[in-house]
Amino acid sequence: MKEMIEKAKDGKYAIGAFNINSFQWAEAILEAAQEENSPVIVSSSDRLVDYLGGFKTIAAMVNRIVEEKNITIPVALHLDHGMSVARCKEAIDAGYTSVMIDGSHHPIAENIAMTKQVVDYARPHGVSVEAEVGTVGGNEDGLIGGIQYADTAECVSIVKETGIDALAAALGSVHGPYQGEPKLGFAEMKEISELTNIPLVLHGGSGIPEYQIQKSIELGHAKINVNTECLQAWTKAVREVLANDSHLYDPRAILTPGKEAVKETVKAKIREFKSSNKA
Ligand SMILES: O=C(O)C[C@@H](O)[C@H](O)C(=O)COP(=O)(O)O
Ligand SMILES: [Zn+2]
Repeated sequence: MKEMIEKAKDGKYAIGAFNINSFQWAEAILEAAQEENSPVIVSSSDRLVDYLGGFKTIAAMVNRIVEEKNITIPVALHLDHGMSVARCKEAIDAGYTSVMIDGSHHPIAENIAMTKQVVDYARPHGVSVEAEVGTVGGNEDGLIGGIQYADTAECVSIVKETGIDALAAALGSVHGPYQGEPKLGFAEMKEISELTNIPLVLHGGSGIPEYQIQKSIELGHAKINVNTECLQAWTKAVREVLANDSHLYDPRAILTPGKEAVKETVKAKIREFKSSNKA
């Protein structure tokens, strides 16, 4: 992932990190990225890992889809919102190529210490590491909370002391739907980007107007996480199929329109993030 996002930062575009909610989602994300000829990050949220069958199952399945479907674009398999050092190590051992250690709910000294342990373990495996400072609004790791802006000095410390590859600095974004227009802290974003000089990660990437996405990319964001827009598209499509035929009971007929809706959403975000033809 490190290589992908460093190239994106230099080229002023961003790589989409799309969460998988079933294995069909992995197919939809990979097919969409291949058709757009874009690098992609397949994101596996820690809170869903057990539901999806565990780290090894997810890694094996994503790798098999890449092989079976002749996916040739660069693909990173990323642990999103890794809940502990142990969970990150498990993901690395299972073959994930990137992990996020989310120590943002801990005091900064503890966050730095956890992150450093993950970086030390990840380095020899060639795995990239993302950390978070501040609090993204909405639902984060199962906790519903308000936005807490990342502190610039804390951002600089975590980057210097741990050697992470990407930083999620919470600057007004929200997981899930926004109430009204998002208010991203662009002044803080500029400062943090200049002082840390590493690719920034935008969590809560759904529902942000395109001009704010472009400004975020301009100010150093090279990875943008999207889940809610794909969830909404999937649910709308599946709901429509079921509403149109109350006798339907074939999962393939019910779920394929959902997969197609996710694929179209991913393609649209890739175009918005300007990573088409960057593979
Ligand atoms: O929902 C998850 O577990 C993953 C998300 O937190 C992801 O990291 C993200 O930031 C996507 O935000 P959204 O598009 O607002 O769902
Ligand atoms: Zn997130």
